[in-house]
Amino acid sequence: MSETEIYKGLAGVVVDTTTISKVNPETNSLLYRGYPVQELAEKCTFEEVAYLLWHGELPTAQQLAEFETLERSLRALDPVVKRVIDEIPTTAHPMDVVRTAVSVIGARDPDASESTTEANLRKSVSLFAQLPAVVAYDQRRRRGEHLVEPRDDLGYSANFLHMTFGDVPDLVVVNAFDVSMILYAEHSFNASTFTARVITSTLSDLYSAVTGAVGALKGALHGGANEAVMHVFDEIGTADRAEEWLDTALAEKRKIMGFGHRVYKNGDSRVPTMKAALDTLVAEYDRPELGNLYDTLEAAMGERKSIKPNLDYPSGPAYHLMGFDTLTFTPLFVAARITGWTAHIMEQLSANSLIRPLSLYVGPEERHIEGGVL
Ligand SMILES: CC(=O)SCCNC(=O)CCNC(=O)[C@H](O)C(C)(C)COP(=O)(O)OP(=O)(O)OC[C@H]1O[C@@H](n2cnc3c(N)ncnc32)[C@H](O)[C@@H]1OP(=O)(O)O
Ligand SMILES: O=C([O-])CC(=O)C(=O)O
Repeated sequence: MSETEIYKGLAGVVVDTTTISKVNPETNSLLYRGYPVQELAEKCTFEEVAYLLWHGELPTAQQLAEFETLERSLRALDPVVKRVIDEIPTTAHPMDVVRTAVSVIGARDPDASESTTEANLRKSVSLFAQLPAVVAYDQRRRRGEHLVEPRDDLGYSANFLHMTFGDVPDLVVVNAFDVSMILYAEHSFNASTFTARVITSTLSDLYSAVTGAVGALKGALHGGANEAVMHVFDEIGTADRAEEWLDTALAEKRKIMGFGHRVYKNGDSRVPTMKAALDTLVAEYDRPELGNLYDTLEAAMGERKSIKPNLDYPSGPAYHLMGFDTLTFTPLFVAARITGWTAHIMEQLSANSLIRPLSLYVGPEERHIEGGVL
């Protein structure tokens, strides 16, 4: 690559190899460690997928039992983290709370700077286990509700919902939530994962890399889009208003949240699986009008721009139907993506090279201060 070629937004640039996931826009497929994500969503739990992403292989029955026991033992919200969260005004976005919580958890870990794979695996499992408590508690305190303690007789997703809502919903809801976690878990060199890898490449610690990744995920062009989709649905209201709303938004050159993707130009491989999960929720909660709005906006966007939905489009309304507040949607993405981020942090460290691209300087030519020193 010559110094003067510019790849704005690094579009199309291959910066490293990875063995964690393969995004293939030609075949519209996504593999985690070789397994199609649709197959994982159908046959595995999120715990099994997390193990796969970290270790490269699905767990045996014994490995899974050991992993589940460990994860369940780490679920409770650290009282110090709770106190810090309580100090954060509810005017702050929940992503700011998650970012702060990760930072506090890191600052309280005496081995934060230890960077062996073993140490990073321990930190990864610990964050994976603790994030649901952070996300659930933050939503509850905003509603004036008390902390709900975790239950160690429940799987990851059932417990997450229990800590958020105080009870375990129907299996259909738990399954849809688990599927969303699996689909959100990993997606190669997306902006937040790349952020984590950049930070790791300086030999900074895992918590710093995850804190930075949370910041990158917050933006509306990335993870923040699942929240933004729900704002769009609220703005439109009902399906009969969708076309008019879209024409106005496009005339105003607005980006339609939940549509388009940097890599997939012909549809996101994860959308059909998440849409099927959304359909089960629309039936469960008897909310056909939400399904109609979804379909109408998707069809109108297809007709006008030939741009297809990304994963955030079905996830937003799915989380809404489950009862999550709209501002909590992107923190749910964090709880899932912690698996992919940390797998990438460990991979980056295993063959590290400082990430430091070049820029083409287009500022003023060399110049000098007139006159003497004042
Ligand atoms: C899980 C995830 O993070 S998935 C991404 C979630 N983000 C969103 O849903 C936000 C909305 N989408 C977008 O802003 C974009 O599609 C992105 C940022 C995701 C990808 O963008 P890029 O690959 O940079 O494509 P780019 O923005 O250059 O778009 C190409 C063309 O399609 C248009 N386009 C792309 N997405 C959209 C959209 N959502 N709404 C309207 N127009 C769009 C662009 O305006 C551009 O048109 P032009 O060539 O006439 O200028
Ligand atoms: O890959 C991307 O650019 C964004 C995305 O879909 C993800 O991170 O899941």
